Amino acid sequence: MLLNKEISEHESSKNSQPGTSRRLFYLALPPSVYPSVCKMIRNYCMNQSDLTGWTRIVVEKPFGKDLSSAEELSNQLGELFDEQQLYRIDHYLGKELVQNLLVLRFANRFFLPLWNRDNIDNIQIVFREDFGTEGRGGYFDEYGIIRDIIQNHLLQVLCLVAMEKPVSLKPEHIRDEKVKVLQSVLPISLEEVVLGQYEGYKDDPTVSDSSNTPTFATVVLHIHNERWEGVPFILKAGKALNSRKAEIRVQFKDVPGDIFKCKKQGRNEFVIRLQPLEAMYMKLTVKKPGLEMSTIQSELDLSYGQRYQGIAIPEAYERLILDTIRGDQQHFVRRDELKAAWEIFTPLLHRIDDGELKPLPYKPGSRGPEQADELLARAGYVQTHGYIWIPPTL
Ligand SMILES: NC(=O)C1=CN([C@@H]2O[C@H](COP(=O)(O)OP(=O)(O)OC[C@H]3O[C@@H](n4cnc5c(N)ncnc54)[C@H](OP(=O)(O)O)[C@@H]3O)[C@@H](O)[C@H]2O)C=CC1
Ligand SMILES: O=C1O[C@H](COP(=O)(O)O)[C@@H](O)[C@H](O)[C@H]1O
Repeated sequence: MLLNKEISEHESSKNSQPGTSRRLFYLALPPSVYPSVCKMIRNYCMNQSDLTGWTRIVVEKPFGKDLSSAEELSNQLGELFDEQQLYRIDHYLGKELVQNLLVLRFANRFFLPLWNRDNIDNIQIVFREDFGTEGRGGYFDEYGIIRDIIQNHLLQVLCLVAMEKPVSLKPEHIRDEKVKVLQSVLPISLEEVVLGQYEGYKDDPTVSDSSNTPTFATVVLHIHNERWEGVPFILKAGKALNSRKAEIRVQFKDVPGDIFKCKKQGRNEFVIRLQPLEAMYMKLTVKKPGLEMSTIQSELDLSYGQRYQGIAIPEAYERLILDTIRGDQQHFVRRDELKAAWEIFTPLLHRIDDGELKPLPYKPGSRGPEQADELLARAGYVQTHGYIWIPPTL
């Protein structure tokens, strides 16, 4: 009631359009307190019924710990608010190059005929951080890298990479297509999972000495549909690694009837680097400039810093908060999307929680466990050797 009084006073002092009441509540809280906080908002702090306006609730992850806890939370919030009032935020959906995915795929003739199992061999979606869980060990140890990064951020990116063209850009049309992709993901096979935990993780006093929590994971997903049958989607995430980046790497199949021995150079790859330094580049084979007819791997490069000089790329949260004010739910996770995402990972997470699967140790500052690169190779990824990128000079 006190909060409502404060808000009402603020509204009457600030409202440029008297009579409107627009209330946005941003909850970054442990999920256990979401229901009680939301109940109080529902009972005492809604926009005033005699005035026009709205009340919206932004909910930060974690949205539960597994399928049943997420569904329970969804039911509790669903009793208090309509889906149109709930904004489940995933900040990866606010990143410039993630938002670019739909444009890239559906506004460019180049990609339309190539984006399928006939041409693409495998796709990696990668998150790497070069620092550990410093200061967040207590939270992280309860969740682990799959819940922290893969089940939400990387899976959302996968949806945008793999989904069919939506009927329109209306949020519900886009979210309908994302749900279909998630529902087409096959159960995860344990042979296609590598878990790791960096050495020294348990030195954090807030982490249990017997912690089985992965700080690194590579998980291969398969989408059972006409476009993607047989194409592995390799989701990799890790903390305390040797570099920081998030990228999507689409590796194409070898050229059939190759007369140039291109295989030696490496396959065509299309890389979308989400961060740092947003860029998209296509690794392709060209004639090595000179008198000989030999080939070399080169690139078509769109580096945002160079191409869009002087344009500030907004922060993910800046964009998403603006969307909540505008009432645009396109970049927010719908309830059925969340359920489908938990359905994919819950069986694996339960096996990890039960101690059935053990993370492999890796050195901080390394690439993570070697077994992850072996899994990558088994999934079909062919690493390029000898490709040297020379950054252009202005
Ligand atoms: N516009 C730009 O800024 C451009 C920059 N470049 C830069 O050029 C460099 C080379 O580019 P690129 O070939 O695309 O990228 P990398 O050589 O960094 O990585 C290519 C792939 O090989 C994997 N890999 C790397 N090391 C190993 C290893 N030891 N064993 C097994 N797999 C491995 C990587 O995995 P993982 O992802 O896990 O590391 C990734 O999947 C990069 O630094 C890139 O940033 C290139 C073109 C344009
Ligand atoms: O949600 C999270 O994301 C951050 C990484 O975000 P980024 O925008 O810097 O890629 C990660 O460090 C954190 O563990 C996780 O909870």
